[in-house]
Amino acid sequence: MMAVTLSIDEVNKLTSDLFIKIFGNVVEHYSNAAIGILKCKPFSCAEDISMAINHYLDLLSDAGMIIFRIYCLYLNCRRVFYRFCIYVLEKTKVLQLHPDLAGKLAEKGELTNESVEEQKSAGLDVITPENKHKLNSLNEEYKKKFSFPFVICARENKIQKILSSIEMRLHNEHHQELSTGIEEVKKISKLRIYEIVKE
Ligand SMILES: NC(=O)N[C@H]1NC(=O)NC1=O
Repeated sequence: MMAVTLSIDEVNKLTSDLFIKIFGNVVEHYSNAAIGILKCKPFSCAEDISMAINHYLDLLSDAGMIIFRIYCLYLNCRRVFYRFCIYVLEKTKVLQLHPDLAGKLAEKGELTNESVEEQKSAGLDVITPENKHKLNSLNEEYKKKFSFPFVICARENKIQKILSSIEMRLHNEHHQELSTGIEEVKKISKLRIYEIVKE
């Protein structure tokens, strides 16, 4: 994302190209969300943009999931179900575009600027080796179970809360985590929008 701050009037005057450049990463690596809310212009405030993003995310497909899930359970084949999620379901894709917290991309310095700041604010840049090892193995366990990474709004949490949340959420069912993960994406996106739009 381009790092700028704008008033809501300035946002409403942006060309579509610039709007997508500036808001293209309010959902991590998913500029389709910014493209999808262009039609909602003019916005009345930052909250209005955030609500449009939330609405866009809510409408993403996970259609057919329940029926397909029952079918896969009937076949006793979880793997088929998860593969289906990977290729067909857009909410799953949104979650998969998020980097692991304190993961390989962070180690290689390949996070987006927004993610760097968010992970820093949770103290993940100064994580102890023990906590890093714990978080990395919980992340792997989580991905193995759900086929998408554990997503949480890092700006609203610190390391101990992140560790206890992942441990707790690992017990959830797939549909619960899909929904919880998307709710966390909405929180992340809202804070990113508020970084751009200043009243
Ligand atoms: N995995 C995950 O939650 N990633 C993120 N969370 C956040 O606040 N920024 C991220 O990149």
